[in-house]
This record gives sequence, structure tokens and C-alpha cells, in this order.
Amino acid sequence: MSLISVDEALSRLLDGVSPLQAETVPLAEGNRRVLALPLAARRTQPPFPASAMDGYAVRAADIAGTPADLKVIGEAPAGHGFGGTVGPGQAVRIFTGAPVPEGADTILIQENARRNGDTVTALQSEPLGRFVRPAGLDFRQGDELIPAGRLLGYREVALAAAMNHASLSVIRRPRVAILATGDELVLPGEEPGPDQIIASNSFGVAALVRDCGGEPIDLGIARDTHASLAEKIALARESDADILVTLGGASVGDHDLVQDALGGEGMSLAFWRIAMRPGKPLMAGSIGRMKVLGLPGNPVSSLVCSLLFLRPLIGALLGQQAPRRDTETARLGGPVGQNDQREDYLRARLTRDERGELVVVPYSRQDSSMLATFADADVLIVRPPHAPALNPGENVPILRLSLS
Ligand SMILES: Nc1nc2c(c(=O)[nH]1)N[C@H]1C(S)=C(S)[C@@H](COP(=O)(O)OP(=O)(O)OC[C@H]3O[C@@H](n4cnc5c(N)ncnc54)[C@H](O)[C@@H]3O)O[C@H]1N2
Ligand code: MOO
Repeated sequence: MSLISVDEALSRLLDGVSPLQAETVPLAEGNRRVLALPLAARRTQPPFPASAMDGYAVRAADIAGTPADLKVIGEAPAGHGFGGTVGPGQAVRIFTGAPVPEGADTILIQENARRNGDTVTALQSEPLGRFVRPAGLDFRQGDELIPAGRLLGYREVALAAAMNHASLSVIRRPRVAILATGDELVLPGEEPGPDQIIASNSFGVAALVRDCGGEPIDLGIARDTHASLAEKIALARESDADILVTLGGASVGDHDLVQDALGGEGMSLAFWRIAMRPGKPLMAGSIGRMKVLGLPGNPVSSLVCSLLFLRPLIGALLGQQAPRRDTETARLGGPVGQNDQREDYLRARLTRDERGELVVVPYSRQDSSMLATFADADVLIVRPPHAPALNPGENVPILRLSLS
């Protein structure tokens, strides 16, 4: 089987994937969920002209010349408006967030006033509307402020609350079963045998799944036997997963049994092996309605493939627009060699030069087992197939590693 391009693999993977059903969740559980419908404001905010400062609600004309004495006729704390009207020569003691009373058109902040009994003296004049938030300054009832398909974060949750939504219609979270494979693996915290290492990929992939709005299901570690793999794949089917991610055992070694085992459980293969580094042995298929993504075992390969393939797959199930790989451009701070037929993703650090322009410096070692440089990196430099060698100063496309 020849290697297919990254773009071709991505479009085959996403082909025919449609969004999952919507469900309603309490607002407090809205973080990292994806809106099923656009969210419109159920009220206008602020609903009334409101004071932005602690001070006195006055008529700007009254304090055009200073000092000016005004009679304090009442008080308006937040949550308790003053019922009357501010007439000429009058003021109302007011606090931040309170409705500006009828008749008043400006707030005199208390730092610029001197209070003496029922009298307040304006020490400074203010223009009309100073420190008054007009009704609807933030938004108006009916405004559609958050589009369908948006992955909600802390900002949107706060906004939805301000719009008076106690619950949200969101897309069901894609369930992603994650299966590590390999006799060499033990869980973090366990004591590895002399030839063993700690399983890291499943933890990284689960974190990425959560960050993308999915729900990880940990299937543990399968040993390098058909029986162990078959048992775990059956578990994935019973867990009603939308996606099964396998980690490792995807290559050509005698103990790389994953594809065989998946075939035995009825998987139809969409593709295997892509023109990409790291990530060549990537495999995709499906068992019934469950998508299967076989990620290579090398830790950096697993996570880069998760970023490039698993993330958009979860996005498609969440009804998000197929995210194109969002590259930016930066100037090289070190040389890169000529590339071969595999699209290369080089770990690199992003800095700024003395003019504030982005400069990207690749790590000299790019072995796909090196998680420490992956965690340290800011971006991946994307090197298209057969790209020529480049000198420092030339522009390259970069892909951010943070998930925002
Ligand atoms: N003769 C060839 N050998 C290899 C080829 C090839 O084309 N011909 N491809 C290489 C490439 S590229 C990659 S990537 C790896 C991928 O191999 P597998 O997907 O079969 O992964 P494993 O062999 O199971 O493991 C590779 C490596 O990663 C470690 N590993 C596996 N799972 C985990 C985990 N959950 N957490 C942490 N580390 C893990 C494993 O111990 C190995 O060191 O194959 C090359 N070989
Ligand atoms: O694809 Mo492998 O990921 O080059 O290490």
C-alpha cells in the first residue's frame, strides 16, 4: 500500500461523518461543550441606564461651573433604584451598577465631590453621560451572540449566564475509547519491569479529547496478543464509543497486531500509512458506526496525529466546520534541510526578534519518542513533501500546539 497525503487522509477520515444529537445541560456544565443552536440574549444588558461609578447622579448642566452645591435627595445602591426624579440643583447618592434616576444624566464620582450633610459640592464639571452605561451597552434582547458549533469556554459560559440561560442545548459529547497496546507498558505510578516503560500516550490523548469537547473512555492496556486485543476491542464496542483510538502496534513489526485484531472484529479499513512524519503508520477504518483511528505508538507521533486527525474527527461529530489546519507564518531562526516525500512536522520554539516579528527555531533532534521537547515546543513547523532546504530568515508555515 502506498503512502497517502495528509490532506487525502483527513478528507477520507471525515467523509460522511455527521453531527451527533443535541442534548440539554445545566449552564454550570457548559464548559467545553459545543452549542447545538445559536444562543440569543433573553434580555437586554444593562436593562436600564446604569452608573459605572460610585458617586452622585446629577444633571451635567448643574455642575458646568464649579464649585457647585447640590441637594442630595436620596440614595440608589445597586439593586435598588431611586424612585423619584432628579430636578435642577439636586443629586442622588449612587453606587456602581444602580439605575441612573430620572432627570439625572451624568455621574459625578465621589472623588470629585465633597459631602456635607444634605449638600454635595461638585469640585469638577463633567460632560453629559459621563460614567453612565446606556441600556443595551453590552447586548440587546434577541441578539445572537454565540454561534452554533462554538466550543464553550469560560468567557462564553459567563456570557450565556448574563443572557439569562440556565441551561444550554449542546451536542452530545463524542465518546472516545482509548486503548494502549504493548507488553512493555505499565501505568504511571506502577513499578516497571526492567524492560518496561510507562504508558503516556493514553493520558495525553484523553486530555486532548476532553479539551476538544469529547468524553474519553479508558480501556487500559492490551497486551501484544490477539486474545487481549480482541477482548479490549469488544469492550470498546460495548462502551458504545463513537471513536476507538488504538495506540501503538500499528507498524510492520512481528508484534504489531492491532490492525489484524481490528480486522478480526469486523473493521473495514479506510487507509493505512500516510506521507507524514511523525505518524507514518496512521490507520483509519470503522467497525459499524464506530470510527477507528489507529495511532502510532511513538509518543510524539500519537499526539501530533491526535492534533491533526482526532481533533477534526471529534469536531465533525460536534458539528463544527471542518477546521482547516490553521497555519501562520514565521521566519526561520535556524536552517532546515530538504524534505523527502513525507510532510514533516518539526517541533520548534517561537520567539520574537528585536522588531517584534515571530521567529521560529526548530529543535535539532526530532526523534518521535522525545516527549520533553514536544511539551517544551510552542509550534510545529510544517514542511510540505519535497520542500527545499531553507536558510534562516526564510518564511515557513507553523501550527500552534496549544488547544484554544
Ligand atoms: N521496519 C520498520 N519499523 C518501523 C517503521 C517502519 O516503517 N518500518 N515505522 C516506524 C515509525 S515511523 C513509527 S511511528 C513506529 C510506530 O510503531 P507502532 O505504532 O507499531 O508502535 P509500537 O511499535 O507499538 O511503539 C513504538 C514506540 O512507542 C512506544 N509506545 C507505544 N505505546 C506507548 C504508550 N501508550 N505510551 C508510551 N509509549 C508508547 C513503544 O514502547 C515504542 O518505543 O514504528 C517505527 N518502526
Ligand atoms: O511516524 Mo514515526 O512517527 O516517524 O516516528
